[in-house]
Amino acid sequence: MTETAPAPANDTGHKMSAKNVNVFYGSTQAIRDVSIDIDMDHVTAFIGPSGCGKSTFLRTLNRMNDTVASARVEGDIRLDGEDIYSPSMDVVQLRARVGMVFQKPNPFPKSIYENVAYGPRIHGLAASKADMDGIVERSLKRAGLWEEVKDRLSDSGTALSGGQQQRLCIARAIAVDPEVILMDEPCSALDPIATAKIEELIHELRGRYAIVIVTHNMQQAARVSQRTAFFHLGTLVEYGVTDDIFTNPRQERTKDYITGRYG
Ligand SMILES: Nc1ncnc2c1ncn2[C@@H]1O[C@H](COP(=O)(O)OP(=O)(O)OP(=O)(O)O)[C@@H](O)[C@H]1O
Repeated sequence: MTETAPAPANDTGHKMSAKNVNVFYGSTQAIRDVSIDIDMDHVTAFIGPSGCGKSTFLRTLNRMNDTVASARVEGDIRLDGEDIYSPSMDVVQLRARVGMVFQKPNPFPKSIYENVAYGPRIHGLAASKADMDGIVERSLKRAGLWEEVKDRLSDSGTALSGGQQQRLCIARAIAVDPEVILMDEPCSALDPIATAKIEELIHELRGRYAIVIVTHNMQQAARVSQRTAFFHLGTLVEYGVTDDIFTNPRQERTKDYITGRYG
């Protein structure tokens, strides 16, 4: 099937829609008037030079910036049409629906089992021990980690290798049944083999969730994503089908970046 260009932000039917988003840290503006749509069954990559605002914008999508005292977000961000910055939005629930995987794997200092079971327990997703066992197994399977850990679920999550820890963090995000998974440079602390496994996993997860990945690595963006958004100096310069962005960028700044002229 031929990919079509993303529709404008005011169209309905998108998993997430951000419109005219500005983000400030104190009086410094980090994001300027960004509008973008995020769709199911797609991996969307955010690329751009260091400091351009990729992570800041990513964190607006599940209100992670709420945890930064100086951060202020303006604009409209919707999940299935619902304003995620509305006072009635339950932020704990939002972060389960829009899960996040960080740059540095950050398992809890608990067992592998508990790392995955923690979220479902908080959200009351399992009625019995058997239910919970099922959720843990399914999540670890989806994260491609089950075969490696099924005989040692009570070992500490922090004793796993870096790549396994990152897949454990993905299992933890999956366990609460998210709709969107945000990944902030999930491979930057991993070696090439562990990176390849995560990329393969992203490919497999794509059909189930909307995935947004921040990456410094343009080859990675080209390999894993169907849509690419290029950020520069806090603005969204260009957003489109990944192949188009990499082979036929419309903006000079995008072209300069992908050809390595800066960044
Ligand atoms: N907690 C913070 N307090 C103040 N300023 C911040 C904070 N986090 C980020 N910034 C600033 O906001 C701008 C965007 O940073 P951000 O981390 O979002 O960029 P990025 O594109 O993800 O960069 P990198 O690729 O280096 O991670 C930068 O100027 C940065 O210094």
